Amino acid sequence: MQFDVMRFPSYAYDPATGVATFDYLLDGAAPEAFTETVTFPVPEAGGVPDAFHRVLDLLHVVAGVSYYKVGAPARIEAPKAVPAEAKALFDAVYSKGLGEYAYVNQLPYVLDLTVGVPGVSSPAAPVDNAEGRPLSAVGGGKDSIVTLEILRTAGLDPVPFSVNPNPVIVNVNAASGLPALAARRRLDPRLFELNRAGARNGHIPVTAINSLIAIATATLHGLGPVVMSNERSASDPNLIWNGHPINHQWSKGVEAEGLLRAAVTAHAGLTEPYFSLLRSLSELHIAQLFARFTAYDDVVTSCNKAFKLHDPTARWCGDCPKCRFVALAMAPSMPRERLTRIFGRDLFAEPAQVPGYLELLGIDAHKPFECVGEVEESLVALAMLADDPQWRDAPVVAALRDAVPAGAWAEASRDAVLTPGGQTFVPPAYAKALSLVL
Ligand SMILES: CC(=O)N[C@H]1[C@@H](OP(=O)(O)OP(=O)(O)OC[C@H]2O[C@@H](n3ccc(=O)[nH]c3=O)[C@H](O)[C@@H]2O)O[C@H](CO)[C@@H](O)[C@@H]1O[C@H](C)C(=O)N[C@@H](C)C(=O)N[C@@H](CCC(=O)O)C(=O)O
Ligand SMILES: Nc1ncnc2c1ncn2[C@@H]1O[C@H](COP(=O)(O)OP(=O)(O)OP(=O)(O)O)[C@@H](O)[C@H]1O
Repeated sequence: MQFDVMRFPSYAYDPATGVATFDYLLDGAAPEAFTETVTFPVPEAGGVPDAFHRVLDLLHVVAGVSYYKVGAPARIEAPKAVPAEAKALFDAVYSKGLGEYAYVNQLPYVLDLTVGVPGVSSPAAPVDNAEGRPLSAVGGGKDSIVTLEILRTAGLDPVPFSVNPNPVIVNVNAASGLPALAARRRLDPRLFELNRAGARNGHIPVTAINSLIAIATATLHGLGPVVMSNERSASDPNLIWNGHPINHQWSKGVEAEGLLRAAVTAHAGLTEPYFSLLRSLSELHIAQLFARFTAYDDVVTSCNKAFKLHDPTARWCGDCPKCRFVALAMAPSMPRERLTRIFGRDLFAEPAQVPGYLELLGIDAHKPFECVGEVEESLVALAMLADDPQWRDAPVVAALRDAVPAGAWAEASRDAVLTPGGQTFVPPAYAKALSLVL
């Protein structure tokens, strides 16, 4: 399928129902049109702030990546003039955010895409939202549970929020006991028809989309900043291709966080729109914090297969890079029986898991295109298990300990992995809340 240009004909929002519809057009000799629907939770009172519409302006363009990937035209024409910061976000989402897609489909020009805008507008007037209750994005996994509990412990009164909460997320919210908000997102079914017919497909920067839906919801409900749980290692690329870093988790990374914050502040005026509370922490460190909260053991699920739109698993599949990584990250902080209960099986008793763990340890191939931590984190976790009497004789731990080359151990520093660091956008009141648990 060949298209000349991606366009964004219009969008609409109905305040009575909370339904927003976003139109997309892949234009060319045989054009394809799509409509995505997002249903926002309708507040009991109050009007629709101008900032909400402005966040939808950004969401309209960013959510277009799902449809762009069908045809990958060389031109993308955004519908409205926006400040330079918003254009910078659009450019990055369509190039870096689609980096894995470009690599898998061998489309190097996608890495240099820019989004045409009809003009550059002035920044919006400031809207001070910094003191409002935080909207805490909940994905059902360990990270957002840790954030929710840190915010709650510090008395910051978080409102849990999810896009398309599935049974995992519903159960996590129930375990938290906090009343939650939810938005529903419906992709155009035409996309799935085209996929079945063999259209181009691949990964998209879904966190950027969920984040803008969260910010729009916070704005609509008069809440404060959106608090994410994106970790330090999300900024780490999987590989370098044609001189560009390719990162499966690009829109969870710190660069995307900075671009998204700047775009929302410039275009919608929000003074404190969005940040990740856990940005300075490694996955291994977050897993250690998670081990302190036992109330979620029967519901927490980080396996991506549980979040598929079609035929999701109920909880952990027990046989994917993410299950393997999270089990490895949690194991040093908990008794073997507890880990086995969380996963429904003892992964470290299964020799068939060894090849997958070798990938995570950087011994085979590149870091998988999955939400997994750095090789160094896996090595440090393995070293901790190899030192621990309850773990060291587990068949998988023993096999991996023997397989890791001597030089690799030397490069893995426990201190480096477990010491918070790197750039963050966490405001002072929230940094204080985090410091209480570190
Ligand atoms: C659940 C999952 O991992 N899905 C990835 C998988 O897609 P699959 O076909 O197996 O299942 P579905 O997710 O149900 O998708 C069906 C089709 O719909 C397309 N699609 C989905 C959501 C969307 O927003 N836009 C879409 O166009 C999708 O492409 C399918 O054709 O493989 C896909 C190809 O690699 C991935 O793109 C799917 O990833 C989802 C978008 C997803 O939600 N993934 C997150 C669990 C995820 O990967 N998160 C990353 C962060 C990525 C980021 O930068 O934001 C992470 O946690 O590391
Ligand atoms: N459906 C969703 N609705 C709202 N936010 C989400 C959703 N899915 C993921 N997120 C948020 O996006 C970010 C990245 O998701 P990710 O899946 O890495 O986190 P998680 O589910 O908390 O933890 P884990 O890494 O253990 O899976 C997190 O801040 C998470 O809260």
